Amino acid sequence: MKIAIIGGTGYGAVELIRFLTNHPYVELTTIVSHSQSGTELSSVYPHLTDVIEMTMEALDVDKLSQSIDLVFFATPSNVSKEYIPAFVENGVKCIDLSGDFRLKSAEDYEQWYQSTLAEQKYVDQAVYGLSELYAEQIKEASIIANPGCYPTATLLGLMPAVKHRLINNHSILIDAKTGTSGAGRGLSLNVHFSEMNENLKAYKIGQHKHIPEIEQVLQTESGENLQVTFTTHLVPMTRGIMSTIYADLNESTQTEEVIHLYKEFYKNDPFVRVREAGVIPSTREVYGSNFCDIGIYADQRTGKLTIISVIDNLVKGASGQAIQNMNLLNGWDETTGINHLPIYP
Ligand SMILES: NC(=O)C1=CN([C@@H]2O[C@H](COP(=O)(O)OP(=O)(O)OC[C@H]3O[C@@H](n4cnc5c(N)ncnc54)[C@H](OP(=O)(O)O)[C@@H]3O)[C@@H](O)[C@H]2O)C=CC1
Ligand SMILES: CC(=O)N[C@@H](CCC(=O)OP(=O)(O)O)C(=O)O
Repeated sequence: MKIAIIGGTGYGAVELIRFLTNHPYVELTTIVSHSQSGTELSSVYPHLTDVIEMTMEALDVDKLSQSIDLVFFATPSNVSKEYIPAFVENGVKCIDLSGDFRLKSAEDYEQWYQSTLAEQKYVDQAVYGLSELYAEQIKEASIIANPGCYPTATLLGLMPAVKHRLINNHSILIDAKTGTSGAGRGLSLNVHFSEMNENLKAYKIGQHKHIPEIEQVLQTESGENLQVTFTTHLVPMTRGIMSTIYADLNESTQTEEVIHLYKEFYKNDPFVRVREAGVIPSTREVYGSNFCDIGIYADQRTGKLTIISVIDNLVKGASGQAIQNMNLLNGWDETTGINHLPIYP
C-alpha cells in the first residue's frame, strides 16, 4: 500500500515516518510540505540521514491521488477540510490527525474552532478514530478523524466507568497535563524554554477545543446530555500526557472491583494496560510507545473514583493511533509497526 504524509516538517509527520519506516505492508512514497517543498527531509531532520532520503513535494491532490492509496494529514486545523473531500472523491482513504472532522455539529465547530466546519456530508462520513471504541466503524471508513491527544487519554480512562454506570456522569472533573511537543514544532512564547522550564502553567481553562470532543463521545456513549470540567496544564517535559479524572461513584465500590471491570473491558485491546491496585502509571512508562496505561483508586472515604490515564501524546495521542487505525482499516493486526516497548528511563 502506498502512503503520503501531508505536513511533512511537523512533529506528527516525523513520528509517522518513524513508525511507517518499520511497517511491513506499506511504502511511504510522498511527503508533502507546504513551507519546504523541494527540500530534502533529512536536511530538516538530520536524524533521518541515510534512512529516508526523500525530497518533500508541493501538494497536487489529483496528481498525488493517482499514485497513493492512503494519506495522513498531520497539519494544523483548517487545512485538511480543504483537501480531504477531493481525495475521497478520488478514492484515496484519509486519516486526519487534526480536529477538522472530529466534531459533528457545525455550531460546535464554529464556537470552539472559530471557523466553519467542512462540508457536512464529509463530516458525517468521518469516523472518530478512537481505536479501542470504534474498531468496527474504522474498518469501513474512508475518512478517519484521529482523536485529539487529551481526549484519547481521557476517554480511554473514562469509558469503562461510563459504560458500567459506575459514576455519576455529571460529576466528571478532568485535570490534564501535557509535555511541550503537544504544541507542535512551531515556535511560541508559551513553550519558550525560559517560560516553561521549572514552571507549571494551566492554560485555556474552559476554552479548550477538546472539551466538545470529549463531551460528544461521552454523550453518545452514555445517552446523557452531560458536560465536563476540563483543565489543561503545560509541564516542562517533551512528551507525555497525564489525565487525572475524578467522579462520584454511584455506589460504594472497592478499587479491586473497578480494576476488574476495567481489565475485562480492555481484555482484547493490546495497547491499554490497567494497573493493579496501588500501582499508578507515570508518563515515562509509556514514553515513545502506543500504550495507554490506567491506574484506579476508589476512595471509600469520599465516595470518589480517581482515574489516572497516561499516554505519549505523539504516539497514542497522534501518530501511533493513526497507524493503529490504518491497520484496522486494512484488516491487519492492529499492532503492526507500532508494537514498540516504551523507552525507559
Ligand atoms: N503534537 C501532538 O502531540 C498532537 C498533534 N495533533 C494534531 O496533529 C496535527 C499536526 O500536529 P504537529 O505535527 O504537532 O504540528 P506541527 O506544528 O509540528 O506541524 C504541522 C505541520 O503542518 C504544516 N503546515 C503548517 N501550516 C500549514 C498550512 N497553512 N497549510 C498546510 N500545511 C501547513 C507544516 O509543515 P509543512 O510546512 O512541512 O507542510 C507544519 O510543520 C495538528 O492538527 C495537531 O493539532 C494531535 C494530537 C497530538
Ligand atoms: C501544549 C499544547 O498546546 N497542546 C495542544 C494539544 C492539542 C492538540 O495537539 O490536539 P489537536 O489535534 O486537537 O489540535 C493544546 O492544548 O492545544
